[in-house]
Amino acid sequence: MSRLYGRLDELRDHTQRQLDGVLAQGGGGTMQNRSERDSFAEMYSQRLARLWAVENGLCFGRLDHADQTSLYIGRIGLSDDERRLLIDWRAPVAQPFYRATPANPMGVTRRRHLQTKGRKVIGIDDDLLDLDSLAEADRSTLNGEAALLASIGARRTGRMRDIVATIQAEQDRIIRSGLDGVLVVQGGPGTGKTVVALHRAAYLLYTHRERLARRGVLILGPNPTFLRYIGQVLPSLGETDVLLSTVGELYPGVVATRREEPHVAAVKGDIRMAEVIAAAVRDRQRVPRKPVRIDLGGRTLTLDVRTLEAARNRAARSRRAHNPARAVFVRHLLNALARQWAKQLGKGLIEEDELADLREELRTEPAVRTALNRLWPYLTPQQLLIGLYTDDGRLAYAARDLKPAERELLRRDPPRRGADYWTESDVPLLDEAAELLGDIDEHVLRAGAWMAEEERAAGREAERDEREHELTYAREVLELTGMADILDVERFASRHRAAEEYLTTAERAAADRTWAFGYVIVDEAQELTAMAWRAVMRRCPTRAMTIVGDIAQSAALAGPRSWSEVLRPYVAGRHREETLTINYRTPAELMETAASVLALIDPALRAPESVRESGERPWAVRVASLTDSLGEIVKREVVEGGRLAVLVPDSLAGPLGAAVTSAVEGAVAGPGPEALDAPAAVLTVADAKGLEFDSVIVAEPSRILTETPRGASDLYVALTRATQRLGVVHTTRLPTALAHLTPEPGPPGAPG
Ligand SMILES: Nc1ncnc2c1ncn2[C@@H]1O[C@H](COP(=O)(O)OP(=O)(O)OP(=O)(O)O)[C@@H](O)[C@H]1O
Repeated sequence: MSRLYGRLDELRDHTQRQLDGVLAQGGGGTMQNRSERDSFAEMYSQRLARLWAVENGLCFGRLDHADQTSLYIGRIGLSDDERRLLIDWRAPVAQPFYRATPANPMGVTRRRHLQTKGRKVIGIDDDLLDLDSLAEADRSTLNGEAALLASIGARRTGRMRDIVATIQAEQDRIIRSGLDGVLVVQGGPGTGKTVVALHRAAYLLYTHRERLARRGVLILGPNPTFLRYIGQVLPSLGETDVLLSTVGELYPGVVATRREEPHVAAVKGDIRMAEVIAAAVRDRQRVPRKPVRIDLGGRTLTLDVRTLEAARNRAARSRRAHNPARAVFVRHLLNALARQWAKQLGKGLIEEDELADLREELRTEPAVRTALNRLWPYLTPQQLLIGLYTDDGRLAYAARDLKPAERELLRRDPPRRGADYWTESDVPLLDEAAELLGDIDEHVLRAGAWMAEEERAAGREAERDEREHELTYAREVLELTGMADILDVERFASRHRAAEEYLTTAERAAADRTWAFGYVIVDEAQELTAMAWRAVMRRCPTRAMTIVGDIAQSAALAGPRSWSEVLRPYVAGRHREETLTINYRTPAELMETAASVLALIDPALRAPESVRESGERPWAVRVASLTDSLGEIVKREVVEGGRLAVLVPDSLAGPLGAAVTSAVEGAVAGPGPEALDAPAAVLTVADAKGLEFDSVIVAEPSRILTETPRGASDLYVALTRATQRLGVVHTTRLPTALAHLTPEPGPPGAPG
């Protein structure tokens, strides 16, 4: 161990010296000198960050082979002048560490798991794989799961940890599956879908670094709290350049913070919205059925219907998006107007350059500009959507294939200054609109005349948020990589924004709506709507993707019934599917309860098998009033230690959040960064998606079950978040699926 850490220290010192050398050269020289220096500085600091990230658990395993050779397995590869000291867990020769079994030992006689604390080995756990060479006494030590059980039984910290030391064979197969094509990983709760997807990203970046470093990797998760929860896994594996995002964050410049009502989200997510958006754009290209007169102060020019239609048809035939096609439309009309004007001036046949002069004169004429803007306006996606939501006429035209009640659900008031307007389900629609509208000329953008003041204010606000976000990110990276003392947060953040070439691939990708990623991973993929899938697929034209999720956990109203149904429009029949079957999170006693709720979703579904028992049965307590009693119950449970979540129906989130936070010190209500660090957090099921806690209390399960059309899925998700203990607190009768729970003596006043 000391040789490995000695080598690590040497490499760090060396890289630090290289970085210092580059930084000492200062900012002078030609553009090219500077740019080269910046790329070296970037490269050395990334390498340094990687070397710091592997400090803990640098080496976690050893393989002893039948030919008496041994290999040490760790987070990175290390060699000195003479030999390989440590093998990166992702290298092909490390594979037997995860896959060898007594039946197929892959040349390995012993697999050793090393538990370390700091730089010391504190425990060893051996798998003997060569049955023939085992003495009878040794055979009883076949406890390959000791390291695994120690890891999954450990208290949770509020952040997901990497599992390099204990990846299981079925997971390893998925992690190392080839890069190309769409891989779907279906698995019940706690089967490691998320953690496997993250290790897959690290594996692919290691194996295909060239290709992926250039185009980047995108990981999509269900909400910002979840992204924070998983945010440390890749850096701890030495990979920092991956973009983690929610669907709501996919559209640069839009902060989608408003919550959406489920029925509205269902309409906005429906595939029919693609046609609604397309029709909304066409609506803005319709020409009037009456001639348009343009008054030029004493002189009147007229655009008749035939000319207008001809201009529109020519623009449509150009096959350009709406904004770029405007140039074609405008040129046609300006020509017509110029000719008409020449005629009025008494000129017969005129030369092209004379016509061009007239055209230019007309172009700057305010009355002409106003008329043209009205006929074919420049539009941002935001303007198009606001125009659609707020105008009954436009809605009736574009959404004529929707039912009147569905149209009504789309109806909104115009944005008010300072109030959040966009929701996560608007983002795929904005993206769809952006595709159809195309870019607006830079000089028009600068003129800014067409842009509403509200929008510019929103833009400035988004910029401020972005800056905040950058600082937090920089702080986290520096703390995590142990570089906080070396680089200043502001400087680190500004280095990333000062110029294009300073940006990492992930940062450049985040700022560019049309970026095509080299690889995309979608987590909790059952939550994506049809419109969201379109936006995601646009970002991955090569379809090199991993999609992980659990159809049974879908909360969406029109959630998918199968992965084939989801993927048919994009890779009809050409995806590969893997299933994870073992639950590493939830003990068997809790899973039994969850399984009866799973049967409500579909009796044919099987819950994954738990890898362990906790010895603690889930309990239930009936109380007269949740707001009066929940605080006390949570307080008692918090004493048990670990992190606790109280999962509540949406409709009770306010009062129960208040009840618990006032009774329990340090408790927080609602999602957000604090929810992961607090001893107790009150969350709705949607906010707890993908997360896990040592202990979970589910409040009023019958309401969770009936409150939404996919209530059974919500309750199933809620019951499968705990790693140790589960309790249910209720005022009304328990749903039949939970009727078997062990009653607990309730607090005073409980009806029993
Ligand atoms: N091989 C492993 N070694 C150690 N821990 C593991 C292993 N596989 C999974 N785990 C742990 O099991 C827990 C569940 O994993 P994860 O969150 O990835 O599951 P999931 O399938 O995404 O669950 P859900 O669908 O409920 O969100 C995590 O704490 C994870 O670290």
